[in-house]
Amino acid sequence: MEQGFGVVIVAAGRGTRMGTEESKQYLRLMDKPVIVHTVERFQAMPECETIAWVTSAQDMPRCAGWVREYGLDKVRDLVAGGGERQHSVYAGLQALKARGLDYVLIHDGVRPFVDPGKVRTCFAAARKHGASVLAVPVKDTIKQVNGDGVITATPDRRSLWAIQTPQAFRLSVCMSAHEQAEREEIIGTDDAMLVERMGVPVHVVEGDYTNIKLTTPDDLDWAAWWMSRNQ
Ligand SMILES: Nc1ccn([C@@H]2O[C@H](COP(=O)(O)OP(=O)(O)OP(=O)(O)O)[C@@H](O)[C@H]2O)c(=O)n1
Ligand SMILES: C[C@](O)(CO)[C@H](O)COP(=O)(O)O
Repeated sequence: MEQGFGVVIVAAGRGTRMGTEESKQYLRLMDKPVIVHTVERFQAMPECETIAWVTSAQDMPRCAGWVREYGLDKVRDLVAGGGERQHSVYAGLQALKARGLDYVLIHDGVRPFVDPGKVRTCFAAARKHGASVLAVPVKDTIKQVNGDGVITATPDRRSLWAIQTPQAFRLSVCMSAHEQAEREEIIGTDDAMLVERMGVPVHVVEGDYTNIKLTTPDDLDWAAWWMSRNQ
């Protein structure tokens, strides 16, 4: 059988924009923490060989409890994250490096609705090209606006995509990109950005609009509705 992938699932953020007392990755959807839904998606995929779950040091005991409770035996690494998403990803990458896999997928712990078929397509694109991300074409007209609230540009919508996760890479490429960013003190809002900076082409795979990142309170209402619809 062809070698599969390892996945880094980052869930060490505070969820400031969600504004809940409990961090958003631990809020319950259908009586299960969001993060458990996300991990289960990858646990169920035969191509997924190992999972590095990145959490905060203080949340590690309860995450370890869920690993046991829900039988998430592909979680071979529970890793402490860092102050920025990028630092959390890097901690997960280091754990995966020790597992000897060639390909890594990086996924936000708060994107519980990702479709396994799309994950497979993204992985296949990374095997072919070295780097790929799920994304959707933007539906709105996007404007660039200056500090005075005045529009300065209207980019051609046909070239604009909203980037999601998973983001899939040859592990060595992704590690080098993170190490270079660290040296140059660059913080990116996604991992592809760091790989792009190295001049490596990152291929876009069209995903689903339903692969949302739970970010603000209105996302929770939609998530509860979507889950109940797909029960
Ligand atoms: N230091 C951080 C920051 C973010 N994340 C994770 O990265 C994913 C996407 O980040 P985002 O939605 O921005 O999460 P938060 O940083 O938690 O949210 P906010 O920016 O609203 O505080 C989340 O699963 C989050 O837990 C992480 O592992 N470590
Ligand atoms: C990686 C990402 O999911 C791409 O949309 C996103 O950048 C994560 O965090 P953000 O803080 O919402 O930018």
